[in-house]
Amino acid sequence: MSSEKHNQTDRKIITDCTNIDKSKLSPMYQHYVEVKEQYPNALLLYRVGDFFECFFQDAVTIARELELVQTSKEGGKELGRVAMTGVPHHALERYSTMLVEKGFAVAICDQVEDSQQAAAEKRMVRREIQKLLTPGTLTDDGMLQARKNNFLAAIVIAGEHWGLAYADISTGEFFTTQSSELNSLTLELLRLQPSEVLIPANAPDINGLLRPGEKSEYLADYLPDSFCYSLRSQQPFTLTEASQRLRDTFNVSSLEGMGCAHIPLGVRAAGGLLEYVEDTQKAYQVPLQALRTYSLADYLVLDHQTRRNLEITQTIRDNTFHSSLLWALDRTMTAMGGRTLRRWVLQPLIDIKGIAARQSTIKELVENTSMRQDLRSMLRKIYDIERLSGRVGSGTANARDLLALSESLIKLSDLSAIASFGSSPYLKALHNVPPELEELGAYVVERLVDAPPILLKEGGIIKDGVDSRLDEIRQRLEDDKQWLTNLEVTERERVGVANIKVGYNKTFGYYISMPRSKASQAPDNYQRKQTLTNEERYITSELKERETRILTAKDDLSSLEYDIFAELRNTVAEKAQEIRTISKAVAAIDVLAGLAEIAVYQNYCCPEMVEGREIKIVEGRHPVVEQSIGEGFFVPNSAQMGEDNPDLIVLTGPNASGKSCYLRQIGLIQLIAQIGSYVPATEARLAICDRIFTRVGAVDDLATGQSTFMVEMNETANILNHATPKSLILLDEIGRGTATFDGLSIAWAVAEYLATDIQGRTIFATHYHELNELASILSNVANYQVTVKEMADKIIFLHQVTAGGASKSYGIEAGRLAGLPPSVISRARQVMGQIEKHSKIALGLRKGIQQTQPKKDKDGKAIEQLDIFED
Ligand SMILES: Nc1ncnc2c1ncn2[C@@H]1O[C@H](COP(=O)(O)OP(=O)(O)OP(=O)(O)O)[C@@H](O)[C@H]1O
Repeated sequence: MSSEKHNQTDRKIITDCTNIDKSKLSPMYQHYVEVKEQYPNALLLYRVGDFFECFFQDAVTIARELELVQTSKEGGKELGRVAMTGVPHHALERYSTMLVEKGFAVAICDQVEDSQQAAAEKRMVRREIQKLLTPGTLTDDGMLQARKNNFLAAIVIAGEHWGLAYADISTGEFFTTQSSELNSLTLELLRLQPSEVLIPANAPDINGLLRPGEKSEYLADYLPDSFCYSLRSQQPFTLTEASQRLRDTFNVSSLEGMGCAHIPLGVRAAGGLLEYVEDTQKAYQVPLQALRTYSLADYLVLDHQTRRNLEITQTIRDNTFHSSLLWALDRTMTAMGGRTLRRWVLQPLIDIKGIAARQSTIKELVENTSMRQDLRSMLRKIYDIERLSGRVGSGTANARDLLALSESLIKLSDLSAIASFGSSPYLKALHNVPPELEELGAYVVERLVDAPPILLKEGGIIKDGVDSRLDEIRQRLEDDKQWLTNLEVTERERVGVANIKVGYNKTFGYYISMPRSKASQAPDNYQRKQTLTNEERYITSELKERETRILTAKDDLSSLEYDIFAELRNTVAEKAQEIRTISKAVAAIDVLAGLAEIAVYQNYCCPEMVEGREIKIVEGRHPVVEQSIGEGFFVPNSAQMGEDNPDLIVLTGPNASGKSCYLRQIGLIQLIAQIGSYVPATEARLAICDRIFTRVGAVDDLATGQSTFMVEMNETANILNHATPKSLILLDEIGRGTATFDGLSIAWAVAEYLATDIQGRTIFATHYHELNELASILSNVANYQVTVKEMADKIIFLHQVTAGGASKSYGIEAGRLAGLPPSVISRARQVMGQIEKHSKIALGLRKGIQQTQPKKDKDGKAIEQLDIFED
């Protein structure tokens, strides 16, 4: 091996471009490094020919993250080779989605001019950043989940006060709020599950994107570490700049109309968010909808534990959508409806009027079967016009998108015609679909071919007869193709060789071919171009002339088609806001028609919603379990709480008898009643709840290093500190994570506190039968049990909730069924006998009151305190 060669293979591959001498780099790499300097925190994908390539450290990163092969390229004569990893341009969306899902920001630097033109002028093709993809700013269909919003959030914190703005760039929704108590900010973020959260910071690594779990001193403890955070400069978050940006963007002179003039922190967050959208979307500005201000107090508060414990959007066991509440309720036909229902279940209402509007629409759709079915079959044909209009508005929609949107616009008037028979609020909202939307849809559908290609620059998009220039070029092309077909015939005759053919390949373009054996017969105007084993290929000047004409015509055709398409897209884009407004009404009616469908097929009833504290459920069922175990198997159970009925129910029963199921069923019935839905019961009267709390069997929170018991105590403390008389509190075991006596004592004290100090509606499921004693002391406490039937050799679960406390827990029996060795079982029985005989707790001894200030129950009567220890 020569020494020069040896040196070359030995040279190190350059991966660091931060301190590189740019003058030594070849021009393309110089430009790459310049762009990279502007986006140091993003992975830079740089268009080179048919590929998007990454160089230096980014090449190493994407090779590792995407499991691609990393190679190298010569970076400059004196420098050597730089690391390189590339992806084909047509796979850009797939690969960049994977990177964004992993929490990276991706900057796309694409060619912005025809590379042939640059080549002709002997200069480098111009490239510019076309888009900065971050988890919260995605708009491409392939990168988003159809039935889930992709929220970008921004927060501004001042002491205990905070402002939050969030937007889904793909649908244009844009909201802001302001509140105090940092705990409620955490709850709101957990509800939204934003893909990215913007934080103004004085950080040196401004614009850095912190991936989930990454630590930074700028991230406060109360910010959940499961999200991506972007640290941003504080400037756009200042009140002056943010207000100005909002006024300019929405073309208003004051923020009064958007309802946010009085919430400066909300305004600052919204302004900072807008600036980020401008900064990331570059060439593809997405119009957001007008900012809407909301208040946390407008909705039922569900904390993170409760959403998890009630399995609202996913199950606890394996985090699946299947078997969640949303799964059981979602009969929507459109992706927009799916997203809306998700929002509703995560944000139930507390306003009776709002609930009544939804209920009355469901009622009408339950009663009018044909209207419901017609609406649903029409909805099935409507695409995601909310997101499609966004892509049309930002100029990123392709012909298929535009066609889907236009076809849906035509269907809107049919939908409106069906809804016009209805009189309830949500049906009325569909009465007046602007007729010009249908006309616009028809206008586009008449012009686009039925099945257009995805690529926009290769023609085949616009129908014949739409544009005379287009028709004329197509005719010319047709004539030229005919000429080629004729050429075969005329040349066969002229040359006297029967199997002369006209062919085409990418290297030579059109050619005439004939067998080699007949080569001597080739006329003088044939110029030999290629010799194959059995074939000679020729060109003629006449053929080349035609070829030039054909290729030019094809180019003209493609660019004219693109221009016509872009014009159509712009025309529709002008109506993007109107389409988005109507899409909201469509989504809501989709949700309500789906809920009506469930109400009919699952026999739900319309709950009467009242003020006060009453919960009355007759023959209620668990909406998910009843669908999972099959029709007729679920045992319905009733409940009456609040007002003249007990506030706190102590629920006992053996393992697996159905305590948790009953408890959750009541929480879920209350929750779905507050989204305006019918509920799984034969009759229900429910007062509006302000919060639902749940505490369900703890699991170790290994991530935060907290023990089972500490998690349990934290959650319990949160409930006791925040519950009100209008809250619904569901406790599934408290105190099991510690020693029996400690556990029982805590459970007792908690139950007593809830019944007397808070007087919220509580169901307390427990294996501590001693708690049944409370009912004999406090007038607002009652005992319920889930019954079982004891047979000679087994227990039959009746799943029936009846008055009274359970007398036995059958825990040892459960152990026997689970296969504990017989000797262990019999020993356990022996020990239990001893404990029951001697323990004062087990005997439930009651003693006198030992408290200086006696507690009062809700009727103002002093409460006798239980002393479980004998003097
Ligand atoms: N009302 C019901 N009708 C029919 N099946 C039911 C009913 N309630 C519960 N079940 C079934 O019984 C199973 C056990 O119920 P659940 O988990 O509520 O028991 P549990 O009393 O809370 O048990 P543990 O004390 O061990 O936590 C459920 O998975 C469900 O399939």
